[in-house]
Amino acid sequence: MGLEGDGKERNMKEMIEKCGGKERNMKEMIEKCGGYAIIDGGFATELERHGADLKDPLWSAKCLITSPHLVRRVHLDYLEAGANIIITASYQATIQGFEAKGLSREEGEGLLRRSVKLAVEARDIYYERCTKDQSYSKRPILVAASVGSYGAYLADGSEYRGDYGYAVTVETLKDFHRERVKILADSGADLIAFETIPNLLEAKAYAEVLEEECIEIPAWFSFSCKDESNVVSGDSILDCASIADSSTQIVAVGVNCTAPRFIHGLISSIKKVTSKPVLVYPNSGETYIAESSRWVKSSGVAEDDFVSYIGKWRDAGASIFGGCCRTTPNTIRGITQAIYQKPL
Ligand SMILES: C[S+](C)CC[C@H](N)C(=O)O
Ligand SMILES: N[C@@H](CCS)C(=O)O
Ligand SMILES: [Zn+2]
Repeated sequence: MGLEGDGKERNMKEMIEKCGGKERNMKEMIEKCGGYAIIDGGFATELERHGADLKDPLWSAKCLITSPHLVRRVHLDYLEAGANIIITASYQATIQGFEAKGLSREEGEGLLRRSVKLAVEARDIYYERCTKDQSYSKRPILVAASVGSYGAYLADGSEYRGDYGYAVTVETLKDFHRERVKILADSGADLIAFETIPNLLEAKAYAEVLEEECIEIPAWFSFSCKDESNVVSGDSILDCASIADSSTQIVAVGVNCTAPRFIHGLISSIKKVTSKPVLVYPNSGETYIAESSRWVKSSGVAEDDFVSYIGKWRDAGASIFGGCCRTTPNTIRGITQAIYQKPL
């Protein structure tokens, strides 16, 4: 008992030390990039702009099967636009979703690994360009393995509601996510991006999986929000960000796929409960109609307007910026210029 206890304590201590290192590494990476880092933009909607048909329960993950070359190309387009962090096409890639398509478990696992491989290949190609072409300057680039929510797998827009019903518990969600997280953590990615998290329950499930599986790469938590104070389920952003703050494996926390007009207030709230770097990658402000996989104008903002918010978000305390659905490499180019070249 004593020995087992000592061992566990040692493991926990080692993990906390390692995790402390991860937080330092993320902060160092941001420092190396000049105090700010740039994420890519909407990945799936950019695939669509190039003609991909995402009307499918797998959404963008379908392209891992049908058009891996296009996935690699879109990653490269975002690197050309200035991104320091590219997010893999695994948002809606789940073993359960692939099995529902008739693929074997092994094939599903292979596709998860492929999502990371394609992003790593894009980074290699980009670095090759940096070596050959004087007009490029090499900068830090991380590959973030996307984990979309259980609601994303449901393919009915649930990630914008966060209401899974009483039958879905933290254990259900842990069982759902565990294998995918382990595979992605071991695939060559630099970090895991838990994205478009719609409720507190799922944030708790992710934090527990990270700890129980001693996941060795760092992760970020990014929530989808319905206003300036709450994630889409109605849970408070303060509670959600606090879960992220208490996990030593989380190196950044923030908001994505949320209308630009809510971002400023959300940053201020998140800053109240954590000193971890805050990331924001809002969508265009349009509304997604899941039944027809279409986007409709609500209070959508033009790309120029989107980029004009960056200075305010930086002043509010965010340090990692990008775009989500319906933003494009142009948006990211605008953010890159706003951060590094033009006075804000
Ligand atoms: C972030 S939403 C636009 C992703 C797509 C959704 N899960 C669906 O399958 O319709
Ligand atoms: N990284 C995903 C997020 C969807 S909300 C994408 O851009 O497709
Ligand atoms: Zn999105």
